[in-house]
Parts: sequence; C-alpha cells; structure tokens
Amino acid sequence: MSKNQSATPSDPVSAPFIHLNDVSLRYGESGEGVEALKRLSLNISRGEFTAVVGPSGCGKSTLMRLLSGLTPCSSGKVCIDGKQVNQPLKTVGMAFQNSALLPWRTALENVLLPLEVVEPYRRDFRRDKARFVERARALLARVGLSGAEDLYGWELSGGMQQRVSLCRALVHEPEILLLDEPFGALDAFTREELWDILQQLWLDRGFTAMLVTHDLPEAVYLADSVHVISERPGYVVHTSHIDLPRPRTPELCFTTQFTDYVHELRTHIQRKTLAVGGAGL
Ligand SMILES: Nc1ncnc2c1ncn2[C@@H]1O[C@H](COP(=O)(O)OP(=O)(O)OP(=O)(O)O)[C@@H](O)[C@H]1O
Repeated sequence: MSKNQSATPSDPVSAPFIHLNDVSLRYGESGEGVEALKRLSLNISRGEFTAVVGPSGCGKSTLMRLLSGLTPCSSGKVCIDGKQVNQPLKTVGMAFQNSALLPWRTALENVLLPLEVVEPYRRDFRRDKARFVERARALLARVGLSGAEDLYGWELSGGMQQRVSLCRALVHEPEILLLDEPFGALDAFTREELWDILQQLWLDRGFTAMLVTHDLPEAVYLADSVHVISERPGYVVHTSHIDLPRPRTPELCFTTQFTDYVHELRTHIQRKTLAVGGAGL
C-alpha cells in the first residue's frame, strides 16, 4: 500500500492497528526477576511511523519483542489488527543494530532468507525462486545496492550491511517493520543517508514502522509520533506528534521547528540519561 492510498482501518470504528493496553512484563519469577514494563498503553495507526526513545534499560527492546510476538506479556493485552498477539507473527519484519547477516551467504542470499523460511513463501520457494530473486534484486536496487548482490557481508561497509538488513526485513512485504537502533553503529553521514532510504521505503510501501533509537534528531526526522518511555519499569510518559512535511530532507534539521521538537523530547527524558553535549541518550 502506498502512502497515497487511504489506509484500511482494521475496524470501521477506527480501532488502532496496534493496541497495547495496560501491558506489564516481568522477566523471571514474580517477586524476583526484572520488571521491564509496567502498565504501558499505546495506540498506533496503520501505516504510522512511530519512534520510541528513553533511557537505557527502560524496556524499549522488550516492547519490540512484545509486538513481534516473541515474548508474551505478564499482564495486559497486545493486539494487532484486532487480534490478540500470542505467538510469533509472520507479518513483522525486523532489523537491529547488528545487521546479523549470515556470513556464508551473499547479500542477495541474505535478502532471500525470509522467503525461504516464512510461510506461505517457503512452500512455493523452489517453484517461485526466479520471481523471488527478481524481487530481492529490485529491493537491493531500491536501496542503492545494484551490483553488490553477490558480495558477502564482510565485503560490505557497515552502511551497506544495514541496507541489506533493511531489504531482508522487507522482502516478505510485512505489514509491520520493527527497527531496534538499526543505525546506532554507523557514522553520522551514513546514518543520515540511511534515514532517507528508510523514509523512502516507508513512503513507497506504507508499512507500519516502529523505530527504537537513542538519537532524538533521528526520531524527529523519521517519525509521525515519538513516544518517550520512563526509566524501568517503562511506560509512556510523553508523546510528541511531529507535524513536519514529507518527504523530510536534511535541511529540515536546521529549522527551528525541528530543533524545538528535539528539545521538547529532551525535556521529557531525565537529564542524567543524556549524553554530554550530544543529541543522543
Ligand atoms: N531475557 C531477559 N531476562 C531478564 N532480564 C531481561 C531480559 N531482557 C531484558 N532484560 C532486562 O529488562 C530491562 C529492559 O531491557 P530492554 O533490553 O528492553 O531495555 P532497552 O530500553 O532496550 O535498553 P537499551 O536502550 O540499553 O538497549 C533491562 O533491565 C534488562 O536488563
């Protein structure tokens, strides 16, 4: 679905696409263990780009695992498209700070991986392989990696590896893309290039995205709404709705409107969590 098309709400009475209601999650036994999230509630519309920021250890990655269905909540409810999440979801793509490319596979073979393991693609992989290869090549071309299809991970720069990782997360056309600090290990210039690539993929494809980041300008540049999570156990303490035109361009980062959003978010995150002199957390 392109951003130009109107979204199809999961429920005619505009139920949110992703709905977390009073969700708590404790790792380990009650009384012991770690309470990662406490009574967290959050609604996300279909096709929305959401960012999540907050101090280290506040439960951001845990929130991602809840949405992917990889980890169940201890109490409360996680619903996607009106259905309670109680098992790993096929409709989710994920990318992490570590691109985690399989070293014995080329870029193209890494991108093809989800089609080899996720149903219904897996069933038809042999029959449809030529079509899938074409799809993976087109996606690699879309992120500027034409000609790099046959290179192995160790032959790619960090930015190229993350592009491959994005392609791998999107090749099975998931409805939801979960991004856990995907650009955290990249230099500033490469990171900004990747912002634009991600923004363009999202504008083209219309998936619902959630980005966990420590970089407030990154959150403002990419997201429609940015949620600030409290210190652990995490819950949403503040949400900024980012009313900036799209497509967003690097010049936007120098406008007062942009820096005001960054400062607004910064004031809602405890000072001790902020990097000295930096924009990150
Ligand atoms: N599998 C686990 N078992 C026990 N405790 C865990 C587990 N995973 C995470 N935790 C704990 O839960 C809390 C939240 O962790 P989580 O990784 O979600 O935080 P985060 O906000 O993503 O952190 P960071 O910003 O540093 O990546 C932390 O105290 C962490 O140590």
